Amino acid sequence: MADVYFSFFSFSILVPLFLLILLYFIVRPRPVRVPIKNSHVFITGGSSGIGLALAHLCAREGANVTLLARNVSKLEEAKQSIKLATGRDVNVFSADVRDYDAVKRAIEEAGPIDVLVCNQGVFVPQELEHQELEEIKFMIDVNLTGTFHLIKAALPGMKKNRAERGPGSIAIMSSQAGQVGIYGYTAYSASKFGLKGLAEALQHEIIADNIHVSLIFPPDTETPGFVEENKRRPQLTNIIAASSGAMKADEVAKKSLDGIKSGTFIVPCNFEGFLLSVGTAGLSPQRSYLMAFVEVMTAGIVRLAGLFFQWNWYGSIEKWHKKQ
Ligand SMILES: NC(=O)C1=CN([C@@H]2O[C@H](COP(=O)(O)OP(=O)(O)OC[C@H]3O[C@@H](n4cnc5c(N)ncnc54)[C@H](OP(=O)(O)O)[C@@H]3O)[C@@H](O)[C@H]2O)C=CC1
Ligand SMILES: CCCCCCCCCCCCCCCC(=O)[C@@H](N)CO
Repeated sequence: MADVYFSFFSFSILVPLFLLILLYFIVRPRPVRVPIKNSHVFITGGSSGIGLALAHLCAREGANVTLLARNVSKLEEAKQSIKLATGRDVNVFSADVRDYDAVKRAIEEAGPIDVLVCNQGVFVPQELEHQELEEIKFMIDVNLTGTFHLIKAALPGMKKNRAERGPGSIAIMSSQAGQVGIYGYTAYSASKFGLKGLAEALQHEIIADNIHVSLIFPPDTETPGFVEENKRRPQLTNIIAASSGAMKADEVAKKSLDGIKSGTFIVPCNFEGFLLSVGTAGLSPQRSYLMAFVEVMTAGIVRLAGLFFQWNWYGSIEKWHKKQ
């Protein structure tokens, strides 16, 4: 009888405890705090939606904020609104991230960056069969290639600054559609999945420079861009994306900033996003031994939940086709 008790005790307490201690020692990269106050935060797509909300938060926390987007009047409006809300002056640059020379010029003029937020993004959902190649290329160019342009241009300045200014950050705005492929999002999901490969490899390359990568995965978020998207979103895209609750731009910005400050690599924004992050953790870096513990302990059951979601989604697709 005592044996049974002991094996129950060792299984339910000692094994997890051992695992927790093991994870505490092996998680890499090590935890870090990225300062925001007095740092230079450069946000692309900062004139609208999530980027604008994040710019407000950073300015309120005492950062020197620079915004980059194309439309000059939207940039000016953003500058005014942040000045009004926080009393802080914001620097703005008009450039298209697809134009490397223009990006480089803006970044040089803006001065060395501590926190680079690659948030610009375009999303035009449509079935691949009907979507024009031009639109597909447009999403890849802005979302993926544009992010390469930004990082390539910003990195030399960011590296130089670290010894005096402490840890720096490169944050990249992905999407939950960058964790799971979704009907209507072949090009968009591909552009966002691409960012994950970029982010994982980049973290290896710049950890020694004390620069920390965060990849942010929002669900549907109420923004001007989302209002436009909704005008042409296929019904099935709506149905499947509704598996994750919608958020407000301010809430996503708050989660993003918390993720950046803690140097978190995978940054989910809501509960479904938390499940998705555990379900797709794979070989991504993990700084938190507690999150690593949750990932190891729940891997099987979260996979099962994922299979149930796919069962549900394929059911919706089948039903939709029958109705046509
Ligand atoms: N809203 C949502 O449901 C979700 C959004 N996301 C992601 O969050 C990010 C922000 O989205 P959201 O706030 O909704 O978008 P918005 O459409 O509201 O804002 C997009 C911003 O990006 C700028 N931008 C677009 N294209 C370019 C370009 N070629 N060069 C420079 N700047 C550009 C826009 O300014 P301008 O047009 O003047 O250039 C604007 O400031 C995107 O990466 C998006 O994929 C992720 C998940 C959900
Ligand atoms: C393991 C269990 C996981 C369970 C949760 C699954 C939920 C998946 C929902 C995905 C929603 C994708 C929304 C994309 C929004 C977006 O990027 C556009 N609005 C364009 O910006």
